[in-house]
Amino acid sequence: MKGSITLANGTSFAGDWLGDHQYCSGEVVFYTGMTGYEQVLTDPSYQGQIVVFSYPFIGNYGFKPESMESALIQVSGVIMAECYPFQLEGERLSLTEYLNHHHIPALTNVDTRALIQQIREKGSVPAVMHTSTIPSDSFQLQECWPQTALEKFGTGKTHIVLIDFGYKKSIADSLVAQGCTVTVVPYNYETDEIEKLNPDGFVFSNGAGDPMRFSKYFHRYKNIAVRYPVLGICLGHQILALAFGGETMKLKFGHRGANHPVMNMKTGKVSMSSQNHSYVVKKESLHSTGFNIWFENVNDKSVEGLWHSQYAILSVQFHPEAAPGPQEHAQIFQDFIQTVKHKEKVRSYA
Ligand SMILES: NC(=O)CC[C@H](N)C(=O)O
Repeated sequence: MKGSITLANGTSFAGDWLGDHQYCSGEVVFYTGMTGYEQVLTDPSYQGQIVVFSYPFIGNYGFKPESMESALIQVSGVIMAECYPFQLEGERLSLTEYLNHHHIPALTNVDTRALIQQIREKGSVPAVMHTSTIPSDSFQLQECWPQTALEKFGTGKTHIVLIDFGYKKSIADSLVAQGCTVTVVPYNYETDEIEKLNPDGFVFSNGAGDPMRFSKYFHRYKNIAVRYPVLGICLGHQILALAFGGETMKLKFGHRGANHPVMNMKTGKVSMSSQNHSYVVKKESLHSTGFNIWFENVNDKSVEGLWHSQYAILSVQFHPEAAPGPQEHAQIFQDFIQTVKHKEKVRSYA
């Protein structure tokens, strides 16, 4: 069956339709990594988005449950230049079987290069994937909210509470690997309930959409961050900056890939990071927040990480847990846990 993706400006790109679900809508974004489609498709930060893979051949290593970042496929739809067409040996499901099982539509044989050029020119716009006509209200984007269940991972001595804005499983795994017990709580959990958990420190997770959606709770998050060591990752980093009076803005088409260079502003060292975000913290909004720039993006000079002069707060816009992508920043979890254990100011690590 033939199908298309149509952007809000009316431009369409045709391809071959995969799956029985014949329609979806979402913000169209592109991912430039060569591998890692299992993690991308199941990362809750991509909720409500249609992901275009720039790598020309996707699906050749199937889909393994242990690579999943959450229990679901989170994206609304998938666009590929070419999808691996064969069954896989053994028990591993093929990508197309997995997408179909979750009722996620995909298009293959699409001119992804032309589509990505459009996104780079026009920005990450709303789009629909369809096999026939498009309903008139279809370019309205839906807000996605995390659905958290209280969860516990690990049995280590250090107790980290992971505030869930749509967390990736590999963040919890990275903390467990550092000898932590991790309790996941919803973004709107009451402060006194959190206090009863007796935490040693907090991680503010990644998540979908505009960080300003959580503004109702900023006072609560600041109250935590001035009393406990905190590490913010991606949306969690943006929320920490906002809670202390900073501002965020949306980039034209965001950073999504596995080779984004960032510079540590203290050491001048450049390293490769895994990224997936549309929003960034505005540098000029930081002057009275107490935050200092820890990392900067080498390509566009945007803020990639912060440390606080007064409180034990570290935050990164990129993903130290990688999954997928380079693992050059795994040390950040180790440094953070040292801070939690010794109650030192994070400043000494910056
Ligand atoms: N990975 C994330 O946490 C993404 C953060 C936010 N939703 C953004 O797009 O900027």
